[in-house]
Amino acid sequence: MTVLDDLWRTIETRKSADPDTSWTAALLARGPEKCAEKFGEEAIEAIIEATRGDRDALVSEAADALYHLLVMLASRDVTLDAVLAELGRRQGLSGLAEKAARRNP
Ligand SMILES: N=c1c2ncn([C@@H]3O[C@H](COP(=O)(O)OP(=O)(O)OP(=O)(O)O)[C@@H](O)[C@H]3O)c2ncn1[C@@H]1O[C@H](COP(=O)(O)O)[C@@H](O)[C@H]1O
Repeated sequence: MTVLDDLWRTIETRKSADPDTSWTAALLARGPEKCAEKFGEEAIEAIIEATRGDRDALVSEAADALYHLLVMLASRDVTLDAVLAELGRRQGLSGLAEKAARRNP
């Protein structure tokens, strides 16, 4: 089990958790729009650190952004598996494109 899978499972359990005892449950209870807004804020903070070039700050902000991306997906009942399947499909497409390019340079 990867860290991301583990985090996803935790977030899913928070859909039915008490918002008073869980930050994730409290955020989910505020609705998909709030979850999307938080992801936007964290993504921008990661962009700022990437621009500044502070490696440790970027690692921290990237972790915040990934967590809030998963919460946003959960808020709309889109699973991590669905996103990974889409990435896998694109890898397949990219392989096909490379093969086609080799055949028709
Ligand atoms: N990875 C995270 C994680 N990253 C960031 N955060 C929280 O995200 C919040 C973001 O901070 P901000 O300052 O932007 O938010 P805020 O100002 O408090 O809130 P707003 O007023 O802006 O809405 C912080 O309170 C962090 O604790 C996270 N909270 C939880 N997790 C993971 O989720 C799991 C479950 O957490 P709980 O649901 O809290 O049990 C944890 O074990 C962690 O693995």
